[in-house]
Amino acid sequence: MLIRIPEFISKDQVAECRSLLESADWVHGNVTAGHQAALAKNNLQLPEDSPIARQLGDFILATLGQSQEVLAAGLPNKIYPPMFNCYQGGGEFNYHVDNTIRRVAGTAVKIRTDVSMTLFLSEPDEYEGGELIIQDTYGEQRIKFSAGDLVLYPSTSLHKVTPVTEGRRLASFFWMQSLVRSDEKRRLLYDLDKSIQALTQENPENPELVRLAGVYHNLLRQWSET
Ligand SMILES: O=C(O)CCC(=O)C(=O)O
Ligand SMILES: [Fe+2]
Repeated sequence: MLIRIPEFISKDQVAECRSLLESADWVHGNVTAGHQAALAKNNLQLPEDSPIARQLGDFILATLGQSQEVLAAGLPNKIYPPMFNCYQGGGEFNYHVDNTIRRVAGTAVKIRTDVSMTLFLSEPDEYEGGELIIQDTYGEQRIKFSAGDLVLYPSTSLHKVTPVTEGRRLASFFWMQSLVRSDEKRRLLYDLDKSIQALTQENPENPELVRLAGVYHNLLRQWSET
């Protein structure tokens, strides 16, 4: 399931993030790539322990915690501290699947990547290319969203970022371990949640809502792992 959350952060917040990113020290993206991904990857990243990455990452984590849509679609258990990348001068990241298990730098915490996320920090008209292309069962999705928009997609997907031939593409990218490992099951829970919300809007007194909410929670009980 691919979910777009428009205006996950405001344009003012995008501008604040960008002014901090301007002054940051970038390094080659291969520092965090596995052997195979390193061959596919040609971009810049902020080091994971960079103070600017941590400051902006904490802000993004706080915003994620308040997003009903992220909670409903991702059912987060653990979230990897957000990282930051920059593509320019033909930089790209060819087809890959994200590493399944990632250890949070400097800790013993391991996160299984179930949901991958990109928060766009450049406007689409600021760069040429730089599309995030995600292969799913319905074919290829070409993603190039407005600055401030967030996209969530299953970490099982093959995906790539096409070469940025003009301008510069800044983004934050990170992963979550979900309470529910399977994308298919998360989708069923998401649809059920949406229907319960819509029926509640129509008539909060509808007695069937109690039973439907029970089904939601009991499915989550069957399918979740903590
Ligand atoms: O920049 C993006 O949108 C995605 C980056 C990516 O796929 C990765 O770093 O694994
Ligand atoms: Fe990736």
